[in-house]
Amino acid sequence: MAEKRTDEDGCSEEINTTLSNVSPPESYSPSEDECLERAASQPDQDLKSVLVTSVLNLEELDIDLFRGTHHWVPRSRRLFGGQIVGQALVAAAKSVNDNLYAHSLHCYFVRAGDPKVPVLYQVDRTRDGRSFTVRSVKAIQHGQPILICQASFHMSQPSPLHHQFTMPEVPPPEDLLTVEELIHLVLSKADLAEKARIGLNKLLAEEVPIEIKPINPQHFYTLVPAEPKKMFWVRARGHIGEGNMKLHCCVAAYVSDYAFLGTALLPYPNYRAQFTASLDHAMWFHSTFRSDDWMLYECESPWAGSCRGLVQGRLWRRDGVLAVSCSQEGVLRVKPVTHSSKL
Ligand SMILES: CCC(=O)SCCNC(=O)CCNC(=O)[C@H](O)C(C)(C)COP(=O)(O)OP(=O)(O)OC[C@H]1O[C@@H](n2cnc3c(N)ncnc32)[C@H](O)[C@@H]1OP(=O)(O)O
Repeated sequence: MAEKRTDEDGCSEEINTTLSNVSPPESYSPSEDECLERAASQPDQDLKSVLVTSVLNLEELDIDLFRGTHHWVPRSRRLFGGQIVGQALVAAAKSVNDNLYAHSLHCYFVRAGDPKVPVLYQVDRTRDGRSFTVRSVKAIQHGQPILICQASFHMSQPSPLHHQFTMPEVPPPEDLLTVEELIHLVLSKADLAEKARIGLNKLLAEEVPIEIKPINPQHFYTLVPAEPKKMFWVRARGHIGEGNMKLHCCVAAYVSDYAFLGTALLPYPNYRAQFTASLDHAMWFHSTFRSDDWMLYECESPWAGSCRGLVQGRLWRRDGVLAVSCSQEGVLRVKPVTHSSKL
């Protein structure tokens, strides 16, 4: 099951630490009544996304200077990287003409974000060209940068060149359970250890503004080393609506950092993350998309070593169009799982 490591890192990674010795539920197919009950308990998808009303709604303090506040803070008590990248892209986009769209960004997380104070975003108008426009954004807390970000915007242009990989074949989101539904299934087991019950209830109480449906929830229950690859459907909770492509890119920036780095830990279930944090994050936006509609996040880690891991991801639209590519390197400090540290 996805997607938050519950120990010190708090960087929204796997929750398999919590579930690592919980046996998976029996194979499950919901009855019609359960489906109706489940639909009734879903948060109203028509409500405006908190990502739009709050997280990405920056306050303008001066020309090219903005202030952002926090919504969900991971258990590590350091700010969620996706939030900082998303807010930095909002700040950059504010000084860019409406006919230009974000096509890429490159960021370094240079200090941990402090959840106790807001973040200031200072934009430098690096260059305005005929087709491309570049902005450099510094996210600042306590007078020091926590993130440096370069974002580039492009005027959409016709081109005879076009190719993309083919989207993997996976079950549609309607046939899969959300992370919360999977947790409820585990919680319904009478023989669940108390510590696991507490950990899972804490996870349920978190207000992550993203919905996730893992393609293969079984592999989150097991201690068997797995290939460093995973896929899940993901979307912003709540309604955003069509039209504002710049905003959808900022939401995608938020979403893309969630549960991404944990892909590099999949081959090592016998190690527990002591400290993980993203070091850098890069994105390329290829097509229009709706970040409040299900997108398939295909994640893989081609390399780990020297206490670091590289992850690469693709966000696919449901109709098979490749919408976004992402890359990230993170620090991965782990220690072996001992029997006593298991649930
Ligand atoms: C989903 C992913 C996310 O959202 S993560 C959130 C976004 N990313 C971040 O917040 C990362 C921000 N960047 C940083 O915090 C720094 O650049 C990091 C990555 C920590 C740089 O590391 P470093 O240069 O080692 O920093 P530092 O000297 O301040 O130490 C931080 C803590 O790490 C420890 N550390 C350091 N080196 C080692 C080592 N070789 N082996 C073991 N531990 C090491 C330091 O002691 C320090 O620990 P502590 O904070 O004092 O407990």
